[in-house]
Amino acid sequence: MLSEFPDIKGREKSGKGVVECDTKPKHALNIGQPRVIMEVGDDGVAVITISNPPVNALALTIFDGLKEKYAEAMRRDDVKAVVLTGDAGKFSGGFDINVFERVHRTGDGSILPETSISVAVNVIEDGKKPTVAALQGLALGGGLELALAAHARIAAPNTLLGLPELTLGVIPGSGGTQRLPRLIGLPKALELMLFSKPITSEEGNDLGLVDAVVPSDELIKASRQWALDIIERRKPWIRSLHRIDKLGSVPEVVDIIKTARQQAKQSFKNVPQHQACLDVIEEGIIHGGYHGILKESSVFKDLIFTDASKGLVHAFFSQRATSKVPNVSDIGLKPRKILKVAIIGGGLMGSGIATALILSDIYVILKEINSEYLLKGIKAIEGNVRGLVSRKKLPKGKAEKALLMVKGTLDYSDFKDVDMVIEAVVENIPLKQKIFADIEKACPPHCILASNTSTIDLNVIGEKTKSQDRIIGAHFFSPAHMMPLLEVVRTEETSAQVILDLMNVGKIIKKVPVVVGNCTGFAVNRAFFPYSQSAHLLLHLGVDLFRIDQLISNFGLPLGPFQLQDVAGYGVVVATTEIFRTSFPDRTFQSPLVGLLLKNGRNGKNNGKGYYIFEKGSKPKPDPSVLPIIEESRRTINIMPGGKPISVTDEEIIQMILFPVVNEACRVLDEGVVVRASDLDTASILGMSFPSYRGGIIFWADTIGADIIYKSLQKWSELYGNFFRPSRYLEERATRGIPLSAPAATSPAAKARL
Ligand SMILES: C[C@H](O)CC(=O)SCCNC(=O)CCNC(=O)[C@H](O)C(C)(C)COP(=O)(O)OP(=O)(O)OC[C@H]1O[C@@H](n2cnc3c(N)ncnc32)[C@H](O)[C@@H]1OP(=O)(O)O
Repeated sequence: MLSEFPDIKGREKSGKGVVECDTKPKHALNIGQPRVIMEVGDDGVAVITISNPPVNALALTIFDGLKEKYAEAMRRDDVKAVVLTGDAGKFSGGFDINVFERVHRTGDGSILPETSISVAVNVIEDGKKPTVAALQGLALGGGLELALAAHARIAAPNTLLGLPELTLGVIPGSGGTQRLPRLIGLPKALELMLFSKPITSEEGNDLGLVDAVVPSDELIKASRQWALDIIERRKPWIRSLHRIDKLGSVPEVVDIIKTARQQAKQSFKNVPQHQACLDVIEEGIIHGGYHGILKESSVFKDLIFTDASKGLVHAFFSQRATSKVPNVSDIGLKPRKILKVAIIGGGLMGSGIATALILSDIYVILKEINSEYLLKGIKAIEGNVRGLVSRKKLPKGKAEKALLMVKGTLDYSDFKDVDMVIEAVVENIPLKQKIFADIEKACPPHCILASNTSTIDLNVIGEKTKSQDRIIGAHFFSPAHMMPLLEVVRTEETSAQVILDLMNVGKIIKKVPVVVGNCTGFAVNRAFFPYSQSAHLLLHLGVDLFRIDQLISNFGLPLGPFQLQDVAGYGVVVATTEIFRTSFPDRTFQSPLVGLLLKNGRNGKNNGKGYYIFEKGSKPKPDPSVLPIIEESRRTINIMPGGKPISVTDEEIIQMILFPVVNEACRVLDEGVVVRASDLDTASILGMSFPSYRGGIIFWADTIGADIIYKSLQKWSELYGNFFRPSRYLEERATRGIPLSAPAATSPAAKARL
């Protein structure tokens, strides 16, 4: 029988040189599999390298490999010290998150290794020979925690250092909660952990996390020398867990933690990991680092079973899965270089898209119809860029460089060498058709012809061209330079190369591209169009609007449906309602309310008056003077049963708002608008700010169960009408007991679309 760990003795060279510990069974041995390598030099330093492409994640077998290599290094007389590093320019992206996923799927926590004591403390920190961590590329999560247990850290420039575990619903589990405060002080450590904020090695050096920053090509040499200096007592042999000099007094600590608890309560609702992290840090500072480590370990193992961790880990993998698109990303195509992009229309969307492009070094030609609009567009871009500088999100030098990359124009003469055009004009079909016919003539034959339409059928937009294979939707979300989602909308004719190119541009400009099919509203707006409609329906059934918004905000969406309408502006609300009413007349709820609000001189945030009052410098306040207008609207359509407000619980309100969204999302899945259900999860999180700790709209729905959602919608459709009628997909899944996320036996409509 093959043992999990091949006996390495037979393959080791007895003297110096490379010794590999393959952490795979022999029959599976090949490059690219997790392994730990050890090389012992003439200087007596053993360089132990973690190798697990692409980010050197700490797979279970890596820990075994580390223990084995360390045991050997400690045993060998020719090894005086260790340098711990990672392969291919990266230290480590942390513990292997696939293991979390496996724990969630199986419910078996026993597969989680105990690494905090057995590796970080016993093997590295308390090892009888010193370790220097040589950091480059990135050292995140468990990766950084191994480095914190080392006796010194040397880093290459711009190495990313961080403990992002809280974004996965857990806390650092290999001593990070204890060692980081001891190395850089409590306030800064809290900032890094609670906000999962990475820092660079240069900042780490200033803070005392990193002992020296050296050029990449000198990293190993400098780390070896540092390790020898520790042996020769020219440098201190520091065990971070034993340090207390940066912690401050107990009353100070208690005070800082108390303030952090209050802030975390405000900033991170509905999730347990932030408070748990503070508990663990406090324990270690008050009762000693080793106590802290024991508590950290047990809290970590509890947190992994929380709904928040399940949702966040799902969100992590869902986001990464979006780049895998059958017949696009898996057919050997390479993305072409997109160096220059023309944008037509310098309004809110056009200027936002231009901003995103120039910030990533892509030249932009901005076209407008007259110099006044052009100037306005350029000024909007400048405003976006300078806004980022003033919020300290962009260095001034980079901002000035970016602004040199945009050029304004009033005609198509500058379009002759562009690689892509993104049309971002108003939603007007004849206008868009004319523009597409013009750009087909003005641009080179390889040029991608994209539209930022949020609703119009791309086949209609491209009807007057012969370039259907180059036509694609590039649906950005507002503000386009900030929102992370890019819907890449393909038609049946769009070529795989063009889809791949746009996905690649999306990644370059730091968006998450999600490939979707062509339909009214595409994935996000389509699935979420019932969001505000159900709110209006409830309002007209007698439910208080501010109660609805408050409950939805408590659920975790940043803006309740009414406040969202205020922020979007009523013009947008009227236009989109009309588009959805035309496409889906059987399930669109319409009331006179928005018309009445407009008549009353309200236009939401645009003029400071909507359901809320918007005043500069303060949070929007509910406006009681809107209530008589609501009463008028209620009287007009008169749908309250028996003329009395319905009685609903808080939970029912949330369900009556969100189950119709799930229902429409089911239709999106049924029609094959997205490649996989989890793409809709990613799109809902990034496009609608659906709480990531709930995993996305479909993941959340599956935690409730198709059956419950189906029965509730069925009941409400009998009571309140067709708006709630369950979709075929939902009914089928509920009846057959299949999760909504399970891959569909693709319907003919879906096959045709994707
Ligand atoms: C005990 C400990 O305290 C617990 C922990 O350490 S928990 C883990 C903490 N670490 C993290 O949260 C880091 C998570 N990873 C990231 O943030 C980013 O992947 C990164 C910054 C490392 C790299 O980003 P980027 O270069 O854009 O590559 P990205 O596409 O995200 O990842 C590349 C691949 O590595 C995988 N990957 C990244 N980090 C991973 C990890 N920690 N475990 C397993 N796989 C990981 C991704 O799933 C992806 O796989 P795929 O190609 O099959 O889709």
